[in-house]
Amino acid sequence: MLILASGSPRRRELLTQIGVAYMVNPSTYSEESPKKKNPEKYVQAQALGKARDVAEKFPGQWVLGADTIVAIDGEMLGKPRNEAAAVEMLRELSGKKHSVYTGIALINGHKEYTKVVETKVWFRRLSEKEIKAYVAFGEPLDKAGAYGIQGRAAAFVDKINGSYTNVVGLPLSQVCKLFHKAKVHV
Ligand SMILES: Cc1cn([C@H]2C[C@H](O)[C@@H](COP(=O)(O)OP(=O)(O)OP(=O)(O)O)O2)c(=O)[nH]c1=O
Repeated sequence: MLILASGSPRRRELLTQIGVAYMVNPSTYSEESPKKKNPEKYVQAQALGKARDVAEKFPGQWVLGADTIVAIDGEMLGKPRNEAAAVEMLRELSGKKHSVYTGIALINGHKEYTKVVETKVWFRRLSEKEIKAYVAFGEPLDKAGAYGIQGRAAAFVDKINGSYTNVVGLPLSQVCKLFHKAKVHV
């Protein structure tokens, strides 16, 4: 059975939604600070790091790891450290376009398949009041870029270009393509 190297409830829900059977084993891989690298390289390295960490414990089994980050104006936004950081992030995203990158890594021993998917997201202008209320509601803290498109932040989004499930944390069409490429029967 596939092992999902993730503690993210969104990733579980997405795999369940498409009928994939899996076991969860979150990785303890410590995330690097997203500062310098480019976003594609960053999410790919993180997804691989998470998958390799778990794969060590399950020789001979397929392991899927993923990592999601928001990029805007050459800056990368991961999960906010606290409420003040979440407010800052949402102020930055307000009224602008940003990109969400998810890296996925499917591995089994020395066999490693990776893919990075980008989705562009346009936010309408948000008032200070809306930002504060959204952060106080508690949705942003465990999410890259301090928002959840699947939650109340759906009302912030004018349009997207690309995979919706990629924004939520796992690009399902591309995950299926990776299963086919690796000949993993799920
Ligand atoms: C942009 C966005 C992110 N997210 C979430 C998906 C991810 O769970 C999280 C990004 O953090 P990640 O570090 O990618 O993942 P994680 O720490 O939650 O879980 P794990 O490392 O164990 O796999 O942000 C949403 O749920 N909705 C959104 O709209």
